[in-house]
Amino acid sequence: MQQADSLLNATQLSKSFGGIKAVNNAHIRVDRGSITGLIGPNGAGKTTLFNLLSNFIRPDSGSILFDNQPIHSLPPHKIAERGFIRTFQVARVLSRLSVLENMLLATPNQTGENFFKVWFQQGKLRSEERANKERAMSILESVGLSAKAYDYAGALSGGQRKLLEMARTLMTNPKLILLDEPAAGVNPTLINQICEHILDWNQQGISFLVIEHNMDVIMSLCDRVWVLAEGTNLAEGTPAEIQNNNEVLEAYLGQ
Ligand SMILES: Nc1ncnc2c1ncn2[C@@H]1O[C@H](COP(=O)(O)OP(=O)(O)OP(=O)(O)O)[C@@H](O)[C@H]1O
Repeated sequence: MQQADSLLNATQLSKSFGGIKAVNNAHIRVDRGSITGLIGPNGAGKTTLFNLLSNFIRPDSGSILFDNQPIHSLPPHKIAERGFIRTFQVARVLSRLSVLENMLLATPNQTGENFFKVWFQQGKLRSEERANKERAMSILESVGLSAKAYDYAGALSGGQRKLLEMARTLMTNPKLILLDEPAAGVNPTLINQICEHILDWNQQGISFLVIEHNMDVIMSLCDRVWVLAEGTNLAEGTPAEIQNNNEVLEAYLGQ
């Protein structure tokens, strides 16, 4: 059988906090073009694994390849420049900025970041700003947030903030987005919309790794599902295989 083309491949990852082995020799793979799920009981190490993959915390050991290149020595913003970006369990939006400003902050390699370029390339700067704003508005339109573009992000509901955080990742031209519990604390109607957006972005070529406790979301979105328990790999398979795996069931019942 032909080997699947892996976009993210992490092996032998470990991280301890004092005496707690939060992630213990774990591995995970995200195939290019897939929506991959990461599940496990509370405290299984899912968020720690996400933090390791995106280099928000350094592993004690292990290796991470993204697009066949090692990334474990790169800071998160350099990883984002390569097309690998994440969201957080509690959406991190800047409440005192407008929804549109939140979107524009994510634009990579802006001429305006460089003092000299601002002085000498004013025309380029203006057309770049115009293009970025158009792009941001078009993404906001596609997720139903354009009417709120000039509202403070802090005025959005919890679910809308999650949607804004996801929409913002698109400004970075991502190849892979890690979503940390996109459905947590979100009303059912918005959960359905978020799932449709994820499927739509996946159709456009973006791969996803999703942590989620809502099994309906995992089962409806994912091609493959990885299960962690007590920091180590417990199972990996299709959603149907995982649903019928007794060890997985026991890990959840035993929590
Ligand atoms: N910064 C930290 N300091 C100490 N212990 C931590 C830290 N972060 C995580 N842990 C511990 O590591 C273990 C794994 O936690 P983690 O948050 O990664 O699990 P999780 O699977 O994401 O859980 P949940 O589904 O409840 O969010 C837990 O025992 C947790 O208490």
